[in-house]
Amino acid sequence: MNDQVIDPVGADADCPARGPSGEMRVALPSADAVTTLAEAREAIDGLDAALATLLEHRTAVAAVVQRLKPVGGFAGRDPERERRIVEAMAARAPSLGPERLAPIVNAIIEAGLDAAESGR
Ligand SMILES: C=C(O[C@@H]1C=C(C(=O)O)C=C[C@H]1O)C(=O)O
Repeated sequence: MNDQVIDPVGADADCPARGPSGEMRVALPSADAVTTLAEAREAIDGLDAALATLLEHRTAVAAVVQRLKPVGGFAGRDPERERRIVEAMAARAPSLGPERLAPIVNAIIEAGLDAAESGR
């Protein structure tokens, strides 16, 4: 796990800190520093809040992509682009690797396409 904290001031479990230009700052707790169940759950809640915020923004941007592509939505899926996304994420998440990340990325992409097609 990354032993890194990006400006934890202002970040809490329910609301990742937002910078003035819309960037998100999130505490990245070191697994070594987490020793109790309560601390572990607090750390996970903060990470999940950041993930949810990122997913909400990703969904909005993916919907724009669907409108810009010649064929959008599920009909316009691009397996090669999706494979490259998995590979790029695996480079940043080596403990998961491409095999474990692929179904996660697929679920994220399908949820985004469903949200875009249904107008949310
Ligand atoms: C967003 C695109 O459309 C689809 C959705 C993707 C996504 O949500 O990341 C990726 C590839 C496509 O299947 C794209 O082509 O870039």
